[in-house]
Amino acid sequence: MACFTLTEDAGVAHLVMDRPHEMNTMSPQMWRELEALLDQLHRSTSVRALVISSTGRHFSAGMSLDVFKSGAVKLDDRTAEGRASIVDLLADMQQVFNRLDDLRVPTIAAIHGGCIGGAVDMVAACDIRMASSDAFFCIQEINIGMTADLGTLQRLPKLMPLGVVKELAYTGRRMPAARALAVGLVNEVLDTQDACVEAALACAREIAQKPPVAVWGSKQALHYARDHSVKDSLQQMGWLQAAIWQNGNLMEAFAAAQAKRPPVFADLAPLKFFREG
Ligand SMILES: C/C=C/C(=O)SCCNC(=O)CCNC(=O)[C@H](O)C(C)(C)COP(=O)(O)OP(=O)(O)OC[C@H]1O[C@@H](n2cnc3c(N)ncnc32)[C@H](O)[C@@H]1OP(=O)(O)O
Repeated sequence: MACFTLTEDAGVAHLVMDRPHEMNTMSPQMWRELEALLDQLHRSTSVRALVISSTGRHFSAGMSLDVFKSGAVKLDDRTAEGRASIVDLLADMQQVFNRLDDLRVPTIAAIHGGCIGGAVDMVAACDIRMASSDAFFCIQEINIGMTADLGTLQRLPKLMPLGVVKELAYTGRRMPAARALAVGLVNEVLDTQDACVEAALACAREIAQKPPVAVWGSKQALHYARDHSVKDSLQQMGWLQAAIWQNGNLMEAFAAAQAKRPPVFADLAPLKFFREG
């Protein structure tokens, strides 16, 4: 059975983690499916925003503990080859969340219940997070004898105060939705899971009405600025703007405002060059 369902409506894709009985744990199959679906979404010309949510009691219980118990990862192999294989394995998993971070369109996570371990890595790679009031976040890795390794420690400090990240990373405490809102990890807290998903979809629909290339440009500029100095980022902004500024979109926005109708902007171009599909 598939780990995800993916639907699309009016430019908004909705990816649902759909293994409620397994608490949407991250199994090898889940990683393979997620990688393929993100590739598909990245190459889509019609998708303009993505919402990620899940079913069941918890958003996700993180990495499937069965993976650790099964011995599939040879943690005790002290040879250089054994250590190198762990580096490769982590890079493989990290690049799935890098792909989420780099997705051409904005991503919104709608989080309910527990968001644990690998799930924190996942939502940290999304552009926007919304939560229901029952949501909580836990850097669970420390509680099971390891250091978080798929983006939490690298991305969370860009999203919330470093001291709070350190507190959660060192203690493995659960941070409730209200505190996540107070520290800026989530944009909004809604009363119920349904309301949270609806708020995320409404935000995605709003984004989908905007000119896709300008939205893409905003994401590119924000991510570049996140990882570089203000001076370098402003210089990059000039080049980026010179490359993507479209008179057609400006004119369409003005014309639509005057005619009191929604603007109609062209989709993103296909990314097919050396791929089928
Ligand atoms: C690179 C990424 C690394 C990581 O992600 S490290 C983190 C790995 N994940 C965990 O350690 C999860 C820890 N689990 C929890 O914190 C809690 O559990 C939950 C908040 C997820 C759920 O709590 P509640 O609703 O009270 O349910 P329950 O009774 O604790 O769990 C029900 C059953 O689910 C099993 N389970 C929980 N998490 C996992 C998991 N990640 N992989 C496999 N099984 C899991 C439990 O052991 C138990 O099982 P049984 O009913 O047989 O006692």
